[in-house]
Amino acid sequence: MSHSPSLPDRPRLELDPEMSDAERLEAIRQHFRRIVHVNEELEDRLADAEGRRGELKEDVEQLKRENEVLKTSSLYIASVEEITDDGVVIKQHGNNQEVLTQAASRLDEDLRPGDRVAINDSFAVQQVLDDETDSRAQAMEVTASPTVTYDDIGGIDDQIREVREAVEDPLENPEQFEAVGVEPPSGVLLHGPPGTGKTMLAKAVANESDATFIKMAGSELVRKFIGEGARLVRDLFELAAEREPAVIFIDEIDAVAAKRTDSKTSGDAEVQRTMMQLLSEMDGFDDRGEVRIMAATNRFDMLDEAILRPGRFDRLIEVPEPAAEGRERILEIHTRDMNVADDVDLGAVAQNLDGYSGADIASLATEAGMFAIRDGRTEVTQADFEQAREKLRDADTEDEQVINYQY
Ligand SMILES: Nc1ncnc2c1ncn2[C@@H]1O[C@H](COP(=O)(O)OP(=O)(O)OP(=O)(O)O)[C@@H](O)[C@H]1O
Repeated sequence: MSHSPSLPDRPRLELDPEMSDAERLEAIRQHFRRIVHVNEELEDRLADAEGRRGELKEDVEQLKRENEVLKTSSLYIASVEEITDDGVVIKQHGNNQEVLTQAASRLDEDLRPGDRVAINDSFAVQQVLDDETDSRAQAMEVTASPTVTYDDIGGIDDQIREVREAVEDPLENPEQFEAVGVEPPSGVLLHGPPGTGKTMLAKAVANESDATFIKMAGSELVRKFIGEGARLVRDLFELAAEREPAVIFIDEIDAVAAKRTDSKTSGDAEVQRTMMQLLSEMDGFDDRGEVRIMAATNRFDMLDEAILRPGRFDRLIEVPEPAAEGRERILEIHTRDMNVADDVDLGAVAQNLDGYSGADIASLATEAGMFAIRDGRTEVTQADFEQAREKLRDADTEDEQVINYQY
């Protein structure tokens, strides 16, 4: 901050007893002129100072507003230690600071020692959060051994081969990669339209490599509280290290790894922090043993380049919508446990399913079965498949009016 220059000296009137009356008068006149001059100078300064004060006031107002925004959007996490007559004793996560504070009156009844709470900048308790283990368990899906096999996936044989090379081989034969001196890809990113089998592929590779499958949806990582997303990322990698061999699968990775935007809202900053944590976990990944990381997105165009750099998601595999042959294979897979009439030509049905994803074909098969059931039959006919297709097509046209899907 700059200091204002010192004030002009106060003029002094010096009268000598020896002075004549005329001299005294002149001295007083001069003194008067000096005082007027100093007065003018001070008035100028005052005007400047007032102008500056106005500016500073505006700054203060602006900062106050920003502070309010920060206060409302930034909450910190703490645990309730004790409830006393004087207030609530909480311990802040991260720095373990203990504070005696108050809870919003609407929470008085609900608070219990051990609760996880959100506190604001003044440590006042604003909200009681779900149990930590609950929220983590909700965010992550852990399957010790998924049941999906490569045989359950149709129409994407090339992609299966690529995933096996990038994920299964390094998990099963790490020594071979070491002996040859080749680094396996750090992360495998599956990209393509929804419902084409990306999740299935990740599950199947975990199953066939006898690895634990740990799935986290990117949208679950976009948390409201500061540091929570980053913490979940840390937990995710820690859990994988505990359960190795493991396959980490982050679905909808675009939710945390979209290109930076210009907007500076705190939500964006929080997403950035989560992404930074993910990048740093991936960068420190070499020593993590038998853990492979996969991710999937329907919005490849939106991804931040930073996550695609070598050492991160450096193996990209596109999983497209299936072609006619692939569609027939998927239809066979989804009807293999159904009682399909001998004369049904699945190839012909598949020909007519242009633009259908694997998930659409799975629904079509179920829907065809439902037509047979409604009709009181035990065998599914070609006509059932036709009717199912019409029904899905009608539902789809309705959906298209509301969903503006881009890939
Ligand atoms: N290639 C496929 N072969 C067999 N079934 C498939 C295939 N693709 C999708 N399916 C069916 O669709 C369902 C959803 O597929 P999956 O969740 O793997 O798609 P996804 O690509 O991960 O979709 P999203 O991007 O919406 O998460 C599967 O459970 C399966 O029944």
